[in-house]
Amino acid sequence: MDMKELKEFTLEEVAQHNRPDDLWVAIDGKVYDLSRFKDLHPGGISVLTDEEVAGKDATSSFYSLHRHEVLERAQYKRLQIGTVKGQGSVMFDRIVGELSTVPYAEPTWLAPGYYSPYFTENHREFQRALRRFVDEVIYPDAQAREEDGKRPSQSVFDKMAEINLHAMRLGPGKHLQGRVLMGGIVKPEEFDYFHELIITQEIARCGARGYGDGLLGGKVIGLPPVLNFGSPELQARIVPDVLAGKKFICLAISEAAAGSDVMGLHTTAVLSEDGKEWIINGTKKWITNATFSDYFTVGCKTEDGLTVILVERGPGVETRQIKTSYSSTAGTGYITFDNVRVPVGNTLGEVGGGIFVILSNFNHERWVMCCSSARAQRSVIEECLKWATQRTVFGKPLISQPVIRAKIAAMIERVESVQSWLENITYQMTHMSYKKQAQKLAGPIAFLKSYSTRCAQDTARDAVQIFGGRGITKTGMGKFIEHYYRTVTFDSLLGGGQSIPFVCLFQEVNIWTSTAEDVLADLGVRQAIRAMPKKARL
Ligand code: HEM
Repeated sequence: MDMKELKEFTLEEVAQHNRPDDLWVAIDGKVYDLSRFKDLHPGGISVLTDEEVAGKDATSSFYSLHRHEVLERAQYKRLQIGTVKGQGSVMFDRIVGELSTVPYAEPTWLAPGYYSPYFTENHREFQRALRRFVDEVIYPDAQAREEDGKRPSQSVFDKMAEINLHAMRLGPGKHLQGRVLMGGIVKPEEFDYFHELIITQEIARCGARGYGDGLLGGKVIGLPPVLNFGSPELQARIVPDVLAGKKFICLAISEAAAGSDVMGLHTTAVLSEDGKEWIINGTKKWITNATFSDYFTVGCKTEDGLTVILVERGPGVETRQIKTSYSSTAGTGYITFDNVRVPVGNTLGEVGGGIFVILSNFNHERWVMCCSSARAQRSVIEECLKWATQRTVFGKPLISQPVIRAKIAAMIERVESVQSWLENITYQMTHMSYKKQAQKLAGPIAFLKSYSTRCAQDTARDAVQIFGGRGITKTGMGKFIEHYYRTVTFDSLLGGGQSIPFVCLFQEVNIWTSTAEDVLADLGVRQAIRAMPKKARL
């Protein structure tokens, strides 16, 4: 309804309508006629006809039980018949494009009145533009697709391509050359890991883990091997369409039997008699974006060891969805290759040198996961702070309970330490070549990922305790907490372990237990021990 058409009512006038067949309430300065809606109300009739609610200002009771977004839905907006005289509407939740004013809901560098040694004015301008883009384009699609389980909408991929977001998500590098990034806000040669951190963290604010991976997480890990090890012809054929969001690619390494134990893979690639083609047979499991990918970066067992080959969807390639704890939006799939013929020109890197192709991207992948884990933890804190202050129990706000405050304190301590460490590592990355990063940062990134994902799981558990039954309910007040708790372990399991002995570490990760974090932490210690001065003594 147009605000101009809305009548003004005094609270005394609202109070006249306190019967089941003539039922008004005031919520946040707005007057609603619930006479007919009461029969459809998901919370039932009796709560609305209660003498504390019918004909009263029910703002506090409403926000104790509903998210603000309920009032924003078109079907409920129609229930509003007027406004309360002399009262404005003051409640708000997420404001498109704006920073949150809830304490600790933004990292320090974005919080008013605080400073950062790392982020420049260009990073800030980039963040502002990106936040608006995510809020306007990505967030609504994320919420809708989490509901219906379909992959992210093509219109979103197209809009991301317009600002070259697909390319930027791969980090700084040659693939950015000649592209106009974010409408020209950042030049390709100036784009650094802090810009990339901003991208990952802004997208993580959507609070939709399956959608986040569906938003071409497969490309983030599947395309770098093509960019770094593919022939110029292959790159010319594959890369432009993928970075335009028209074609999709995923990384297909793990298998049901061998898991992420890459040296024990069963998928085979055998050369054809004329030596011009690989003939590939085998299966892959838990492959992000597989169900809708056109290209597959596949780890295969060849005569000389492990070889990575780019396979195109075609005869002999079948994918089917795997049901995981998060939504099917991610396109997680099982793949079968049945006598698939691939030109040898699709080989990525050396024949038998697949392990280097696979390992080359691991630090970056893990760092990306730390970025998103840190940001998701922060969103949980915002949810908890809002809930604990708007929820009334035993006549008092929930936040007045010391045990609740203690849990929130622990959450804040964790997220601030993760973000600070992350920014430090990101700064190191901006000053190091890719090779140097592998030497110097494999350990620190492993520690950070291990620490960050452990913090995330503690925060998920605490958040569920704060939300109570709502923390395990898929709709309503606790829906983001329920989703977070259900999907938080993905971060600790994916991007698992790497090192010597590589195989052994992966077997541990692959048993899908919480040891993934210990494995990574152990990798960090091994790296430190390798750097120990031989003659150092107590
Ligand atoms: C414009 C007015 C209202 C609308 C549009 C509305 C709408 C809704 C919706 C959509 C739900 C389901 C929420 C979910 O997804 O879990 C719900 C639940 C509920 N509503 Fe309302 N409601 C309104 C006013 C009220 C008022 C004034 C009260 C009384 C205090 C109330 C009490 C409840 C209760 C007790 C539930 C169940 C909550 C739960 O399962 O945790 N509602 N309402």
